[in-house]
Amino acid sequence: MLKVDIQSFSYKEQQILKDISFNLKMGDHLVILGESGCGKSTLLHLIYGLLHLEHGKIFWKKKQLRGPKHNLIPGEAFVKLVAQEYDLMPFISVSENIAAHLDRRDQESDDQRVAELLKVVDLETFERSMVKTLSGGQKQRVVLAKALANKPELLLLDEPFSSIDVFRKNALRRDLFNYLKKNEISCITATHDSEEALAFADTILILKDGKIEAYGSPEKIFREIDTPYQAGFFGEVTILPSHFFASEDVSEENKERVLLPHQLKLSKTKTNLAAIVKKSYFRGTHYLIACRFNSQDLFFEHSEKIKPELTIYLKLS
Ligand SMILES: Nc1ncnc2c1ncn2[C@@H]1O[C@H](COP(=O)(O)OP(=O)(O)OP(=O)(O)O)[C@@H](O)[C@H]1O
Repeated sequence: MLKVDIQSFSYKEQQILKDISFNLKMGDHLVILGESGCGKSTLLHLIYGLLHLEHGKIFWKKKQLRGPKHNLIPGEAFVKLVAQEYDLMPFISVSENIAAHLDRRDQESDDQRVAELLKVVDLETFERSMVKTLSGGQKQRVVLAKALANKPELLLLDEPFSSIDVFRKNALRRDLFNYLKKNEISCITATHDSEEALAFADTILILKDGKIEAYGSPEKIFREIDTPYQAGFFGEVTILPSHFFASEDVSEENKERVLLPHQLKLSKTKTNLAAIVKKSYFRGTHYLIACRFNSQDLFFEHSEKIKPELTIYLKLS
């Protein structure tokens, strides 16, 4: 089990992380969701051992993970970090790149292992291609296979799917995260992709300015969204004073309601939320309707397009 307890971490004067504590069970997947620059990579680099942690401790099982001041070569053998930049040998084949990380005592089992990994990352047809000739997304998949070659116990993924096209991304994510679960490999993924977090995480940690903004299961995180920062990962955000919904079942304790488009709908009768339609955006399964209410923008989902400039009434879904 991974136990992270970071009191603070700074690069020189600038504090980047503060009070980050969490545990991760064997085989569980934690997704760190946060905007660019909030400290996701720094957190992964601390766990991996690329950075020295002065104030805090990180343990894997009973072993304390220490940074470069204690380890000549950063990183433990049982932890693998997949970062955005590729670290591959360009002039040998995909298979040879993956096999280079196996202990090479048994040719037959090595071949089987390479074949298994090629399947996980959907690169079977590129087995013999020289890495130099691959696209960015294909190289990223080789990097993933390489990281899995020696069955790490903990995998750290830093925006691993950013250069992989949408056709492959979904299948690859399913195959990879199934493989990790089946093999009880714990994983931490840093991303700003909320869809990835909701679908594949056991636990989500929302990081804001280096601090934990929310932590819990995907269902809990989504159900309990209560700040514009949290909501912003999941869609267009509407913020309204809660007295607008006073007659509906809303606690008056919160002065503002943070709403996602699916939480508002058209009302057939007049409500005190009268808005003017600006534009309808086609989203495949529905339209996202942008309206103007007083001087602010407001968004909701609807099954049909609505004429611009029409006055409509809204209520909670
Ligand atoms: N080596 C460094 N020295 C000084 N400051 C750094 C260093 N690396 C990162 N930073 C700063 O630390 C902050 C957090 O960076 P980090 O890369 O951890 O963010 P991130 O959430 O991973 O961002 P992104 O999603 O863009 O990769 C940023 O303000 C960044 O400029």
